[in-house]
Amino acid sequence: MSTPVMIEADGLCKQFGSFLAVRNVTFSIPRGQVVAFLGPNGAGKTTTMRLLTGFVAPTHGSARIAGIDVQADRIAAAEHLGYLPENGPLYPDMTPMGLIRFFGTARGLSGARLASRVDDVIEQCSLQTVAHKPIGKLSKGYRQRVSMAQALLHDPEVLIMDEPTSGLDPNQIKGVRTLIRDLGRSKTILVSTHILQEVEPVADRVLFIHDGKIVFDGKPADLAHQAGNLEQAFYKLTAQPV
Ligand SMILES: Nc1ncnc2c1ncn2[C@@H]1O[C@H](COP(=O)(O)OP(=O)(O)OP(=O)(O)O)[C@@H](O)[C@H]1O
Repeated sequence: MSTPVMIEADGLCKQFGSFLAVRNVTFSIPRGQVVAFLGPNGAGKTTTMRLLTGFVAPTHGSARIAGIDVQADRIAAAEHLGYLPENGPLYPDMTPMGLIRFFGTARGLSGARLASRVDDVIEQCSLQTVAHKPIGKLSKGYRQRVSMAQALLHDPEVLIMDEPTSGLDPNQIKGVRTLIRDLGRSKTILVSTHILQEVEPVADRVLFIHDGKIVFDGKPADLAHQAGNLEQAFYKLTAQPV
C-alpha cells in the first residue's frame, strides 16, 4: 500500500492586485516526511503556508490536508492540522495555561482529555516554569513555545510551522530543533526557516521557493551538492529572478 499524501498543493496561485506572489506551486508530502521550506524574504513561503492552511483563498489551484480540500471543508482539514503562524496570536494578559485551555475548549476538548492534553503540551514545550505568568511578560522564546503548544494541543498528524526559530537565541533554536526532530518521528511537517544549518539535521526534503515558484524539490544533500554547500546553493538559486 502506498504512503498517504498528508500535505498537497495543486497548482496554487495567489495574486495580490497585479502581483503574483505564488505561481503554480505543486507538491505533495507523504505521511512521515519532514520538509524544510526555504527561500529568501518575500519569496512566498508565508503566503503558500496560509494557502495550505486555508487562511487565504487561492486565486487558482487547491490545497489538501490529509486528503481534505482546505477551502471546501476547512474545519475538517483543521482537525488534522497544527499551524504555527509567523507571529502567533497571543493574548498578553492571559497565562500560557489559560490560553492553552482556552484553545483546547475552542477545539472541542473537555474534561480529562483537555487536562491531559494541556499537561502534555506544557511538558513537551517546556512551559512548566512560566505556565502561570502573563504571556506579555514572557521572553520571545517562551512566547514562541506557547504558540507551538497551541499548535500541538489536539495532537494533529500534520504540522505547518512558519519560521519557528525566528528571533530565538542559539539555545532556544537548539530546543526547537530537538522538538521538531522528535515530532517528526510521528508527524508530517512542513517548516519554513532562514537558518540553513537547521535544514540537514531536521529535514528529509527541501522545497525551495523563489519569486513565488518552486525552484528545487529534493534532498538537502542534493541541494548542497549543487554548489558545494547549502549557503552557496541558496545564493545560486536566488541570484536571478525566475
Ligand atoms: N496581503 C498582501 N497584500 C499584498 N502583497 C502581499 C500580501 N501578503 C504578501 N504579499 C507579498 O507577497 C510576497 C510574498 O510574501 P510572503 O510573506 O509570502 O513571503 P515570505 O517568503 O514568507 O517572506 P519572509 O521570509 O520575509 O517572511 C511579498 O512580496 C509580499 O510583499
